[in-house]
Amino acid sequence: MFTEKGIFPIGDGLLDVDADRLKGLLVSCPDINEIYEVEQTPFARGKFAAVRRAIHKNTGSHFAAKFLKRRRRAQSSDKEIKHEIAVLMLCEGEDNIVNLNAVHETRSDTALLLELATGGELQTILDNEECLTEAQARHCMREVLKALKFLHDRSIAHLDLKPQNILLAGERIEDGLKLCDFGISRVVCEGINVREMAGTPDYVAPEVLQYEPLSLLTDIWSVGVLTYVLLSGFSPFGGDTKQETFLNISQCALTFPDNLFGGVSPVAIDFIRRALRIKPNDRMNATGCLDHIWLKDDCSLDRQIYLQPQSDAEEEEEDDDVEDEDEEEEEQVDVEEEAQTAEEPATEAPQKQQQPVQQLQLAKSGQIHSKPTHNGHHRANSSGSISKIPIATSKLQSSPSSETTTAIHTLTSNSNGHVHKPTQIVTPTRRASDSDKENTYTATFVKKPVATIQLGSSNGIEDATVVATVTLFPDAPTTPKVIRKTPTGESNGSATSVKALVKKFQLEDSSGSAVARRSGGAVTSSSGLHSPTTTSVRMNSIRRASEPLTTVYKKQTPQNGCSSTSNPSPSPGSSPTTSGSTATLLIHSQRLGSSTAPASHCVAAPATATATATSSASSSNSSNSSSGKSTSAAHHLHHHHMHHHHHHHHHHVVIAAKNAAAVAATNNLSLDQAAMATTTTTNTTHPPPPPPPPPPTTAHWQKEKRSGCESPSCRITRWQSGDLRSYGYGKGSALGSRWRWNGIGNGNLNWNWKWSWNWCCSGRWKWKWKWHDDEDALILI
Ligand SMILES: Nc1ncnc2c1ncn2[C@@H]1O[C@H](COP(=O)(O)OP(=O)(O)OP(=O)(O)O)[C@@H](O)[C@H]1O
Repeated sequence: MFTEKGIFPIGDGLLDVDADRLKGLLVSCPDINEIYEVEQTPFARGKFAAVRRAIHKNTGSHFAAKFLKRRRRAQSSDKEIKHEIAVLMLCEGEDNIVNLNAVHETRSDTALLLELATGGELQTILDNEECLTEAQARHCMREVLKALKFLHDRSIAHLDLKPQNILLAGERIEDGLKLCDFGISRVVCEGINVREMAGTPDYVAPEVLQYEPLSLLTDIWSVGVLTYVLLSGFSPFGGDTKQETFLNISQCALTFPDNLFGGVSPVAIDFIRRALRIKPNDRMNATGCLDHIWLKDDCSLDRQIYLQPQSDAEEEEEDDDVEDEDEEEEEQVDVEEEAQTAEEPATEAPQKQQQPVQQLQLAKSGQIHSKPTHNGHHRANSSGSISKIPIATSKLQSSPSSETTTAIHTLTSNSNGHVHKPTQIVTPTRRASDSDKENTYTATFVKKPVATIQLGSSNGIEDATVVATVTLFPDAPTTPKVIRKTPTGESNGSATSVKALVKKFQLEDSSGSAVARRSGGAVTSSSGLHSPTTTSVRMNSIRRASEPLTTVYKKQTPQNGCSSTSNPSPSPGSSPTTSGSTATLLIHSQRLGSSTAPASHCVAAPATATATATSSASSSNSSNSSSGKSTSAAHHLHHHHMHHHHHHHHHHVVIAAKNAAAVAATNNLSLDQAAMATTTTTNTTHPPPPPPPPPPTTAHWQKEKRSGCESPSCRITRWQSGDLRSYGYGKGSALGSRWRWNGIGNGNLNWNWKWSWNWCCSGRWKWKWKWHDDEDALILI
């Protein structure tokens, strides 16, 4: 099988390389620094690797020195390192695979001196460009498949194909691509049975989830996902949680929404379909992929046959030049925030567990092999991950659409070291209205990569309990640039993700046809920033389209407070500006609450709100026998919530509202602006901030954009969100991105974007936008 001398399989899909063969590569000098000038700071990190630039002192050649720890989790990792070396040796000379030039061993590390791919990861291109042109995607896939074919011809499956492991040889995609990271590659051929839970959630094949034997065709699944991602910027299966993603994968819930694939050729879609088949044998193989008409057709990059849809003219943004540094700074802040919020629920999750809950320890993280990237997605590891997955029993799931369970076979063990049998994980993906059922999930708050899972109970949502907060795949990057997005699926009623359901409801809601359609619409709201815990508050009326679903706060003194007397909700006839403004004002003073009144986030009259929700719900869903029960539960909860959390902050809010109103009146400002002026900038003499800047239209994968400056005194202090329609933003696709705004539906922009203004030391207002749908999503089931 291996014509290469000195390289041989040793079982479990691993290869070894004999000493003789290795000698040719080993750097004999004990101190690597004598031969190479190795940069101190790694430019990239993997799970077990730090990658540093190294310059050969004699030749001046640049390399990527991948330092691998020789001990991982108190065990020698020499076998795995040798395997990686062996695979790289086998691939010597292949253009589309990074070349291994030398190996240097110290007592603690092995350094692989790899050909340096100077252009960085393909993921970075996706981060910046959102997606590629079809011609670029074809080019990429050709290169990747050439590398794969080379590997597959040698019976090696890469098993971790994703944009983070595809590197650019030069600045542009056209300069060539190089496949890297053979850490979890395996030899797969007759007689060698490799089953592993490995890979990156968005890209893993169904057989990996089913713990069935892996094969070369496992890579082809990832080829399909990768192609989809390159062409659309979205993962075909990415859910809000890993579990949801797994479910989507195992069902192969594949759609090609028009707003993502409108300009993509049918042959490209055919290519993806032929790669994404549940049964491995139904997929094309690597040769078949290269022979597929999409790739075989010899068309050069500049002859772009299939044009992407015309994108809208993009608006100039001020101070673009400072953006890059800003983003870096903000990424860091985010990671810290993330770490805080991720840890919080662990300490405060209720101890009480009313329903039987199986717990299963997460797959040993060593078996889940993926890496944090250097572009800001390294969240899981910094979050103090909790590696328990609560499993809800599913006996009472009765609605047809709730049969959305998936068996995930994992190499797991619980804390006693006992190995579990494959376990059924209930994923609450399609649940809609049975919050009254025993042992069912009622709501999930997603703060990637942490999922808070709660159980409902027979007593209704009042007794719903946050069972636990889990980090799924604690070692995995969240592959944040890919999010499931299936607008077409939503519109025909076959929404497959919870978020899709939310959006569907919002659309119905704002079209006036189904206000508060669902009873017991349990909403968990938790930014984790305001209160030290992930709290769950269930509101019995659905959120109005004009109301933000959640608002993220920096750590600050709670300002919650709201009552019917303090509610400055405008009259029904008030202008859009006023209504948006009021909402914003109240968002800042109260994080959680609900009302059927579009302008208010306070519960002006909880009984009314509840009644409205209930009647709509029971008329729209007669099978929901316990709507009354959940209503009273919610009612009770509301009171509870108000009394215990809001009441003592009441005065604060009234004062803030009054101040804002006064400022608005004297300065001829909207209440939004006035609220900002009074709440964020009370000590300064500068003018109040202008209305929100135009929403960002480019680089949507960047979480944030701003025109700020580096001075610490000019750091963002507060995020604003509000109904952007008040400011004339919100015409769906007319505003830049072909999908971001589209997906939002009826101009409900406030959920997705926030902005902040900061008075800059330069004497002007600086703005900043933040996309927060990825970060904080309220999931309504
Ligand atoms: N030859 C190279 N040239 C440039 N960058 C590289 C090279 N090799 C690796 N990198 C960078 O380092 C990152 C980590 O490398 P790699 O994926 O090989 O590490 P790893 O620890 O095996 O990762 P993982 O955690 O996914 O297993 C890559 O994603 C890439 O950004």
